[in-house]
Amino acid sequence: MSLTSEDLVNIRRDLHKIPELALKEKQTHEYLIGKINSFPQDFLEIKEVPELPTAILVRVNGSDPKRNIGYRADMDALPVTESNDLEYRSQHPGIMHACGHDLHMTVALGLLSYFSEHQPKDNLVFFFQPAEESESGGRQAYDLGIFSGNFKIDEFYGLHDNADLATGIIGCRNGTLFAGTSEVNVTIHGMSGHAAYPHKANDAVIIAANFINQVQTIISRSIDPTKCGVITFGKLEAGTIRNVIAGKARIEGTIRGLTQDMIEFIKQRIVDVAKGLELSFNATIDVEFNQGGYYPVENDPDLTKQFIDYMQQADGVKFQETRPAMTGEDFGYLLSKIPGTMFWLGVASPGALHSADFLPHEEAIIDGVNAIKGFLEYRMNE
Ligand SMILES: CC(=O)N[C@@H](CCC[C@H](N)C(=O)O)C(=O)O
Repeated sequence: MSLTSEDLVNIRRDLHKIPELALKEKQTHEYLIGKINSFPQDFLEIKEVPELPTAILVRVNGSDPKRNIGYRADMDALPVTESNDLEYRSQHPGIMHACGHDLHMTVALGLLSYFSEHQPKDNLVFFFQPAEESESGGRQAYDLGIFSGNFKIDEFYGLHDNADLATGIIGCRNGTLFAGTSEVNVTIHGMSGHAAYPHKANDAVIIAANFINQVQTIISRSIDPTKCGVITFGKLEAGTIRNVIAGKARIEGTIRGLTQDMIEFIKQRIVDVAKGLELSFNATIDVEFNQGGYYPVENDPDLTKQFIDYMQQADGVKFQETRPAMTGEDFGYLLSKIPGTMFWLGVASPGALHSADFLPHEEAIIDGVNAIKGFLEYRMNE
């Protein structure tokens, strides 16, 4: 029998207890394989990927296939210490499913369980993807050529949970859904020295402070206010003790734009600011960018129109058109290669995505499974 709503909640809680960082999703992989093996196997074919060992592909053979429809769920968690006092809280210290990938995987298992018992018309390919938060697992998978042969995908769908949407709402838009992002790493080389003799040192903390302030003026002074750009530095490290001037500082951040042009513009301005500060502080500043697969998420016009049309009229589905978001997703890379649609599932969390108190409403899981199942069946009859 297909997984019930209660089964799905239990699965999500099991996965919530074992969060793992990008490319280390070993326990998660084992758990998923165990569940997938417990479904009827008549229509299923599982493919493991030695080069990306935590990834899983599962094909459901269709009865009269016209196409292979892909569905992707990401698997990794974040280095966040959970603050929720839950019976099923994270058992891995300092790591948490703070972006809801536990719920994404559960929805995918719900769909897979259903279609393992109700043979679809088209072939379905489920992709359990490692490393969405960093390391571009989607891009790695595509570039390894894993979507080939029986696992070729003609159109791709995937969801992200949304803390601000009411529970169970499906949100989507045609065009750009998510921003493109690039990681930025900055290393400042000054000169360390005694706290009492600043004139004999070159204080990397002061240079870092200037760098961060000046870079934020790119957003406020260099970008057309009607366009969108974000620069966030989430990590700053410098020094060892209060009375030694730091000779080195390291800043790690992320930049975001709704177009690739905007990302390129912000990158160039960051390099300009670094060059200016090198001159004014007589220091060396190394700047590295890494965009990986985090391209803007561009929904395919035709498929997304069909998706939205379906969700707007389907019984029991609550749909809301959403604005573009500045979150990033390496599903953007996959959609740059294969047409498809990314969409939101509302989970009404009191805490934001990526925060220690992120707490999605689990009723969203069954709502998501039912809405997507309905859409896939409708799409297969097109
Ligand atoms: C949905 C979500 O939160 N995704 C992440 C993707 C991170 C991309 C990359 N590692 C970066 O930090 O730029 C996000 O932070 O938006």
